[in-house]
Amino acid sequence: MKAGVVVFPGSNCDHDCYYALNSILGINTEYIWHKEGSVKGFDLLVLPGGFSYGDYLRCGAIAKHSPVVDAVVDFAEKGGHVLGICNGFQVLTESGLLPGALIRNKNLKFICEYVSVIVENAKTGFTSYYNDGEILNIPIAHMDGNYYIDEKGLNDLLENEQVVFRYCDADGGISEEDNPNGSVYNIAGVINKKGNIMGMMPHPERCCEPLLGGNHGYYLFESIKNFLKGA
Ligand SMILES: NC(=O)CC[C@H](N)C(=O)O
Repeated sequence: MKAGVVVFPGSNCDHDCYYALNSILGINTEYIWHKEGSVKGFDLLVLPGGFSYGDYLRCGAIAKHSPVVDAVVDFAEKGGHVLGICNGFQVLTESGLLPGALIRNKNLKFICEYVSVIVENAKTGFTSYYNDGEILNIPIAHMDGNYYIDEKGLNDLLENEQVVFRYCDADGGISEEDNPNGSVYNIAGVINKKGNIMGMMPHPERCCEPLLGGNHGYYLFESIKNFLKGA
């Protein structure tokens, strides 16, 4: 199995993702510069967090036009596995690979803190090492993490079990108070219908080992590694 971490000008979690995949999980991993037109040979693509193109226009809106994104779309449409974290999630919604949009946090501020999220769907290839209803302690760091989707879109997500993570309190209770950025339905992460493209605002790569302050993110990468182990 080979993983690729896509690097845009302004990515800043690319090294963290590389470290998590390569050094902690032992997955053969390479960086993929945004000018690459091909992602041949990779089994997993990770679009990391950061500020691609300075977040000008809208987060992810310029990155969407990078040559590599055409290759990512092609890879994903053929069933390849893609994980977008934070700015990566923003790129995936801007590219139309995931439904919804990430808009400005409700308090109009950058939020950098640990939050609790509940696992809504542990049956995906990205989350199988968790249990449904498990509560994760995981960092967020964003300005535009307020997930918006209209009512019909939300119903589709719910019908197809595409909501993967929701913001909650430490006991799994869900209310507006525990919604750090104002996301519809407290959504912190979604997956596409086919189950091969996932986006999430929290940063699993920043909590992959106790030395980093927690390891709840480790199991996400372990899930993917196990899911793609034959690749
Ligand atoms: N950590 C990140 O990826 C930041 C995402 C994005 N640039 C924002 O501030 O919303």
